[in-house]
Amino acid sequence: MPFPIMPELENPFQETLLQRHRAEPCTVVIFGATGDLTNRKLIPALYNVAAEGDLPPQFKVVGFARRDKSDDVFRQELEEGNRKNSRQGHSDELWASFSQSIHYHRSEFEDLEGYKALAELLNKFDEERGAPANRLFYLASAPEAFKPILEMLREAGLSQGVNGKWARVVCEKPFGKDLATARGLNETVAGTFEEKDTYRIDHYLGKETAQNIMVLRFANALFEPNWNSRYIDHVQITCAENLGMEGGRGGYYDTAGALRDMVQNHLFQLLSLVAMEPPTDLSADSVRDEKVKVIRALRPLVGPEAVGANVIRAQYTAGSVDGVSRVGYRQEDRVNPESKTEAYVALRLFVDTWRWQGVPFYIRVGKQLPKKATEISVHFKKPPQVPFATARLPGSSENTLVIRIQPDEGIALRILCKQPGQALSMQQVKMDFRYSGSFGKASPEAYERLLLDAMAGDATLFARRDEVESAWKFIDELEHAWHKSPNPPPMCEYPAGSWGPKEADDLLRQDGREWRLL
Ligand SMILES: NC(=O)C1=CN([C@@H]2O[C@H](COP(=O)(O)OP(=O)(O)OC[C@H]3O[C@@H](n4cnc5c(N)ncnc54)[C@H](OP(=O)(O)O)[C@@H]3O)[C@@H](O)[C@H]2O)C=CC1
Ligand SMILES: O=C1O[C@H](COP(=O)(O)O)[C@@H](O)[C@H](O)[C@H]1O
Repeated sequence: MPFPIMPELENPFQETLLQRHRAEPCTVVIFGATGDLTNRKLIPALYNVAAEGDLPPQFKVVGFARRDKSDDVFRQELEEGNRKNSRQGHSDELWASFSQSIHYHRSEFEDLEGYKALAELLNKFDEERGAPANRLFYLASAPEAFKPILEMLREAGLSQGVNGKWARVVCEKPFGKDLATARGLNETVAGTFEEKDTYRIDHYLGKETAQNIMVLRFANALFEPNWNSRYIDHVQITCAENLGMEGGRGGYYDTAGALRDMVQNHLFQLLSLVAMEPPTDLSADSVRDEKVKVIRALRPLVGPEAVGANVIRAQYTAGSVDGVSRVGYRQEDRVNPESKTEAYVALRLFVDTWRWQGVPFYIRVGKQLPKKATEISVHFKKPPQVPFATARLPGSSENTLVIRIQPDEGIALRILCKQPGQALSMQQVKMDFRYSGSFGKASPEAYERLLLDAMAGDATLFARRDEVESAWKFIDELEHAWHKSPNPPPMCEYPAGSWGPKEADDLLRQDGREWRLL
């Protein structure tokens, strides 16, 4: 059975509607194709796109890595990964036809001859198709390899589309480790691909719930007029993980830390979506223009005093998560026993715009917390007075809008209600919308959406150069205060399995607030 492909469209109206997400026929070349990301995320994402019938016609994947193996062995390895990781399960029949589009190409990243051979292979596919194809180069390698790969692609003449076809590049994270390295990387990319052909992945933007933030805000008359400092008291963004440094991640993580690994990219993207002004249209640049303004408007935190007062960093000590005992951060595999890298960070930020004057945005992210959950909660101000003289407001009485990014994707609104009975007492209740119940099918994985968008030429959900650099500019000051100042703010501690250090609770307590219980 051939795997389903997107049907040709006949109706021009349908054409307009689908235009933005119509993946164009192409060959995807994955650099680092025998790695964990390809096995766990990229191939299962493409397989699920195939299962949905959304792959473009004449689609091919070429995996590029240095170990010697045949197409068949490569396909078998990927099949195992797909069985474990495919969102919609694995069908032998579908895999048999889908996997025929996958090929393996052995080469070192630094070897020009390997790229010339790749060019020959791509030309051979073009001949078989009877026409040249578009090319999507996916850099799923360690970031140090981006430069040689890009230079070799240019040298081998692969970075230009032929005969009116496009050539695009997708760059995995991390995109640099500070402003200087991100700028350097941007220069290298710009020397090979135009910005319009450059797709910097931030997989949080591919999550359905993150995409829904703009719709929730700008398509609902109920929320849009209230989305400002007049009605909103504060916003919290929490990204909790119940894992530590499994799978050898400690080596990379210990060079990055929570701030670089999660805040600079994913959490700043969520913050931008919550705080941005409405874009004038839905083009990639209009949306990204508004998002970058939020990052530029972040009140800078400069010097150890300002950083110490607004940012808490911490490492976990030994503890237990879900009843399983865990070692402390410094005892993790591939982590320096004297590491000064944070596995948790909490921040109090201000977005200095008209809309957000005086509204704190509290962000926290950490490893080895009690559960995996990412959510945004918008806490509304209390009404000026409660007109029930005899009634007492319960402790937690603010209206809260909770956007659950993952898991159990959905939106909940907490409101006050009168408890049934004669006495007038009030209680918070929850109005709850769940994706699983309302849409009757699971949302696509972030990588499915992002791969399709890159094939369709829609960069809305990818980070633009100025967004990345503005975020690093802000983050660099914090890293500087922690690692280069003579009197750095302390590294706090929390037991694995707890909700973080007590200093992070104090950060909100000083403002008369507390973290929402997840
Ligand atoms: N894994 C994940 O869940 C995530 C990963 N990322 C990012 O994706 C990127 C890849 O990560 P991951 O898949 O985990 O990395 P891995 O270490 O698992 O894979 C590295 C890949 O690069 C290849 N490679 C390394 N050196 C060379 C070389 N000199 N020439 C040719 N091939 C080479 C390896 O090939 P060979 O096997 O032949 O040695 C392998 O295919 C990183 O930037 C990472 O930060 C981002 C988000 C999540
Ligand atoms: O980019 C990263 O994200 C993951 C968390 O992603 P999620 O989709 O599972 O929430 C994080 O574990 C990792 O450290 C980071 O590099």
